[in-house]
Amino acid sequence: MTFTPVSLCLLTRTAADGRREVLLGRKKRGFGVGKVVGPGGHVESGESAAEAAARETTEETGLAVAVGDLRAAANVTFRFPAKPAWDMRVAVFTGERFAGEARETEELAPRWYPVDALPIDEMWSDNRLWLPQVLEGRRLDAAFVFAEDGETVAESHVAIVAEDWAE
Ligand SMILES: Nc1ncnc2c1[nH]c(=O)n2[C@H]1C[C@H](O)[C@@H](COP(=O)(O)OP(=O)(O)OP(=O)(O)O)O1
Repeated sequence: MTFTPVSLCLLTRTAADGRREVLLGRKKRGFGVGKVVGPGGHVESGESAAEAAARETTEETGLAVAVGDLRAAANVTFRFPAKPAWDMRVAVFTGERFAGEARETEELAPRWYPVDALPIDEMWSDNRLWLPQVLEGRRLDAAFVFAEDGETVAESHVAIVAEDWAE
C-alpha cells in the first residue's frame, strides 16, 4: 500500500471577543474542491512534513509560519479501497504563531472559524471524528477507510496518543 505524504496546518488565534478561532478555507480547485479544509498539501521531495505544512500555509493563505512554531498534533491515514491512488498519510500540525493577514489565493478562500462552531458539515466527513479533539489539544493517531463513493467513512480508528494540554 502506498500512502501519499500530505501535511495539514491548523493555526489558531483568540479573537477580539475572546473566542478561539481556527484558520480553515474553502478549497477552490483540485482534490476536495468546494470543501472546507485546513491549509495543506503534498510533502515535496527533500522536505519534512513540518516544512511542507509551513510552505503550504504560506502558499494557500499568505500567512508566514516558522517550522519551529508548529506542533505535531496527529497522524491520520485515509484509505480509499475503490481508488487507491487517493490513499494518503496526513501529518497534522497546530500552531498559534504566524505573521501577516490571511488572504484568498488561487487554491483557498481562508476564513477564521470559531473552534466551538466548526463548519463540520462542509468538511470531509472524517473531520468530525478527529478535528475537534485535536483543537482541544489532544495528540492523535487515526485511520479512516472510505466507502466506494469516496465520501462516506466506512471504518474509523482514532487513538489518543497524548493529552497535551491536560493540566
Ligand atoms: N479526508 C480529509 N480530511 C481532512 N483534510 C483532508 C482530507 N483529505 C484531504 O485532501 N484533506 C486536505 C489535506 C490538504 O489540506 C488538502 C489536500 O491537499 P492538495 O490540495 O491535494 O495538495 P496540494 O499539494 O496543495 O495540491 P496541488 O497544489 O499540487 O494541486 O486537503
